[in-house]
Amino acid sequence: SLEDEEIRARAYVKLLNDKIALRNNRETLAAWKYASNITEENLKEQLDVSKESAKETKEDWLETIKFNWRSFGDYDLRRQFEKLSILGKSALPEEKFLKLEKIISDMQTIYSTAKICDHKNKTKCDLVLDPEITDILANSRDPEELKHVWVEWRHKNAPAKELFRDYVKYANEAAVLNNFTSNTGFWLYDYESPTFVQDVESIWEQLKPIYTQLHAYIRTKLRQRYGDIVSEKGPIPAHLLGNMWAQSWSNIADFTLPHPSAKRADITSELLNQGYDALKMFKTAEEFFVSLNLKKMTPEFWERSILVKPNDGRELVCHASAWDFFDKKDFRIKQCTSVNFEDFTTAHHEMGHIQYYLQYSDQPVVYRQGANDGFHEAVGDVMSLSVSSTKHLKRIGLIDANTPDNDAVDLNALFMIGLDKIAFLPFGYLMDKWRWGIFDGNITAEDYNCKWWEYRTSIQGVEPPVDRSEDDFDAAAKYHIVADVPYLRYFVSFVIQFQFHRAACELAGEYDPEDPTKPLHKCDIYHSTKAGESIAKMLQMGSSRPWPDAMEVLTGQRKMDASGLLEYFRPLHKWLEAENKKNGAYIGWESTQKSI
Ligand SMILES: C=C(C[SeH])C(=O)N1CCC[C@H]1C(=O)O
Ligand SMILES: [Zn+2]
Repeated sequence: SLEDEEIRARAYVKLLNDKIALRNNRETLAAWKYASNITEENLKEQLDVSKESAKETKEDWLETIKFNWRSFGDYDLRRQFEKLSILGKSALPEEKFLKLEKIISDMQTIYSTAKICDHKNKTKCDLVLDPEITDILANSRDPEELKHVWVEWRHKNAPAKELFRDYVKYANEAAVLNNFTSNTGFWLYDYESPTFVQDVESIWEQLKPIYTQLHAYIRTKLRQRYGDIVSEKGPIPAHLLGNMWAQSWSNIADFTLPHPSAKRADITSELLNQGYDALKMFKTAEEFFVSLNLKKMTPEFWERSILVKPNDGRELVCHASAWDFFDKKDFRIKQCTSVNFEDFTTAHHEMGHIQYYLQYSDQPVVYRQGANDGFHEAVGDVMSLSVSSTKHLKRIGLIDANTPDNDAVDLNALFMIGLDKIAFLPFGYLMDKWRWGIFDGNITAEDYNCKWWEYRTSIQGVEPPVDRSEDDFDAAAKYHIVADVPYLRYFVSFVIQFQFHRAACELAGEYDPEDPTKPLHKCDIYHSTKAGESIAKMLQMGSSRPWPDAMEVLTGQRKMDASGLLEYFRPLHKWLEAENKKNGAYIGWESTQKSI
């Protein structure tokens, strides 16, 4: 009978989850070994382990789908079987599966080992992205040097184009074997909403005004600094924004602040002056989580993480990442940490992933995921929103407690956060809009680069510093494109993290919509065990319920919406509108004059 089958199914799925945990552990150990030491041998070993894992996964899947799980009465049992009935890449025949795995590894290796020559010293050709090239983009104010590293970095990553074409082919084949129309459907599946793309698009429409105001103001400041290489009404040249992908602009805060005279101490120099190293940055981050009565890191975390770029000459993937080894003890971060505020923020971001892993570690493996992928990216950033507040930086001594706290200082601080959070939004949106277009067949390989720049100019309002052609493949300059990592998660995170922050701040008594002395952007939830308790409850659920149920636990809301972000930046939005009006700044941008 169905009852008997459900009883059998419950026992089956318990054993299967434990089996999957062991398999995931083996796979993750092999993946870690390769990502932290890129050698032929480690690649071979990783491919062998994932081949074996795919084989076993498919065998288990054949057993799983024999159950009549769609008719089960028990919601939780049905949900577990639904998730276990999605085979993923393992649906591919072994030889194609291995080809796809190798293509992704090879693209990632090109990116992680790419080196360029120094603009000022043509014989020095060992500059890598992290830290040298990143530091040049952040600190150089020489447009020729910035153009050089921008162009050279893309030149070194263009060879990924042929690999990417095959990646699209095999990824789509795998998706179709999972009964999706294309890889787009497979990537969107866990958002459990047929209108998710429309919801994202309508949120972007609500956020466009504040982005366009910030864009207009920054273009004005860049014209003052760099002159006519920045047009008055066109897109902003992408190499001048302090970041290789123009996705976060906080590195050009020093000459764009609303009140330059009220400039606060540079946090990066404070970190250096106070003798911070990578370990102390992560210990400080951990202390913030523990202050909310969230979990501390495990002994294995401190023993096995890589928090500083190894200097033994090995090649490794430096892009920051957090790892779950599915044994409830072994959790790691791999980050080539520099002592600066950007990496201090990233340390909190990565530790947010570890905190989520810890909180849901008692869930069956099938539920050890974010409620949706945006939740996983939001956890650490919620902490960073408090840590970045002037109040908190004074509490931990990174800003001198005696420095005055006036409106000018306050607006500068809000502006700094806006250069990260507002500037990011169109980039977070267009990254997968471009890939969905490719997976769905609307963008063909002949148009990869011109479509990329069509979206970058029309949606983000940035343009290349030099002409581009289809010999270029500029999307490959970004890690997630070559590493098969979806990106919508970050757009979702940058929206919902303000809903989470607002709820946490209310619980902490730090924000009151009726009390102008407690605006959202001044909130610091440090030591609020009340806020921590609700956050923990949401995180413990993992993906055991649809994400609106998880969001409701912390915020009382069931919908993703822009109200939290707009509330947080309201004072800045008002100031930008007034400032742009005063400057007679052109709002928005005309099409680029560059040939793309
Ligand atoms: C820090 C990580 C690892 Se999950 C990251 O990739 N992030 C964090 C913010 C956006 C995105 C990026 O760097 O592009
Ligand atoms: Zn992340």
